[in-house]
Amino acid sequence: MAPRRMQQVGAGPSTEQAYIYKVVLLGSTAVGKSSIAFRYVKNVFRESMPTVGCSFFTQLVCLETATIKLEIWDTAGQEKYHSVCHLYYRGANAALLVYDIARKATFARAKLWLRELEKEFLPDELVIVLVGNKTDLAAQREVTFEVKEFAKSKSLIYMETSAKSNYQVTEVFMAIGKFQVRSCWTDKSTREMLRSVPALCLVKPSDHTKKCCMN
Ligand SMILES: Nc1nc2c(ncn2[C@@H]2O[C@H](COP(=O)(O)OP(=O)(O)OP(=O)(O)O)[C@@H](O)[C@H]2O)c(=O)[nH]1
Repeated sequence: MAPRRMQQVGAGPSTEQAYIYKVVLLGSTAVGKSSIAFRYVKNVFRESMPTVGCSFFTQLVCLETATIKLEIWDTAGQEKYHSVCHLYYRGANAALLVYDIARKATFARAKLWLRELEKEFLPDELVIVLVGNKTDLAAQREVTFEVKEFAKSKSLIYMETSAKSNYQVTEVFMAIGKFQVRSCWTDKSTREMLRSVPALCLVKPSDHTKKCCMN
């Protein structure tokens, strides 16, 4: 899905390019979707109530050559909201499939979400990041090496995070921005900007990038 283009956002110069990316968070209840969004947008971690329907956040990411506005849609993981979730991921540019590394059943659920997205989106239409949250609970880890193999087989970006200890949360969103920008823009200044983005844990990045560039 191509990002929407804005006239201007923020206080940057009027010549600045600006794009809107819709990012949707999907996954079982209590895996930490809201906590990831809160950590990224407000840099706080607090006990949160289960989401009702969907929560919405925005975040401006100012890069050297462009400003990206991320629209972050945090969906409710409780089963009773499943039937309405498609309303929230419609038109998305990226999806975070979140599971809890200490609860194997949540990884199985993330796989089901992936199947649903595969039915709704063309292969190169959506950037999908598989996110194993709660790495601070390493002693209770139930999801191990199999996830890496799975991500590789599906050419997904795969990262682990802890919203609690603020581990790699920003990096997940940077990965999306980096991937989208790489797919859409090929000018020299953008390539220079991308070199300054920190290295990220991408599974098969070259394959995935190639597929996106064919669009
Ligand atoms: N230890 C630990 N707990 C976390 C982490 N992230 C979230 N939690 C806790 O997990 C519980 C659920 O977090 P939420 O962010 O509400 O989960 P959610 O996926 O948004 O849940 P729904 O809104 O029901 O879909 C809360 O008690 C959080 O404090 C983390 O990285 N580490």
